[in-house]
Amino acid sequence: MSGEQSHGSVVQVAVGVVLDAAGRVLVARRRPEAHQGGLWEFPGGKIEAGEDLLAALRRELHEELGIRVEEARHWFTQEHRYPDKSVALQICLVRRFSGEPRGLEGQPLRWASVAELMALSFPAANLPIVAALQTLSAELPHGPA
Ligand SMILES: Nc1nc2c([nH]c(=O)n2[C@H]2C[C@H](O)[C@@H](COP(=O)(O)OP(=O)(O)OP(=O)(O)O)O2)c(=O)[nH]1
Repeated sequence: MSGEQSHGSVVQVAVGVVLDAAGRVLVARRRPEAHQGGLWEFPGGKIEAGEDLLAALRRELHEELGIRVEEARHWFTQEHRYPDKSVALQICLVRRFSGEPRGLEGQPLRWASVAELMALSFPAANLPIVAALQTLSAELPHGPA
């Protein structure tokens, strides 16, 4: 059993809510055999020991999507306990990046409006993120659509 799955530990995850100029959000489909496989996710991955959150975010988004994050900030933390592990999703808003996102690990990608996100299947931990995006898009005239 790996350390992350040992009883009581919480896996820290850097999660990027990547927005385009139209306020759409980038989502990727998790590979079928992964934890929460087959569901849509916001790109990101586990923070390594001793790694800074934004450094982890930049690393993961470069590895998975080939983009360079240019402006990002921590938005909020979403903790969730799955039957098999507990995660703390460190949600970051990515407002500026360079490069065109590609699914470098073979994962399907799509840009979705906040309304379109509602129709996708996400891991349970993500539902408060989708709700927060709805609130954000209602508050900000130029925020997510
Ligand atoms: N990246 C990401 N992970 C999420 C989301 N929602 C959610 O519950 N998770 C969970 C699933 C996993 O248990 C964990 C992220 O781990 P991961 O498997 O993506 O991490 P990783 O890229 O380091 O992958 P690996 O080394 O295990 O292959 O967080 C989400 O929106 N994005």
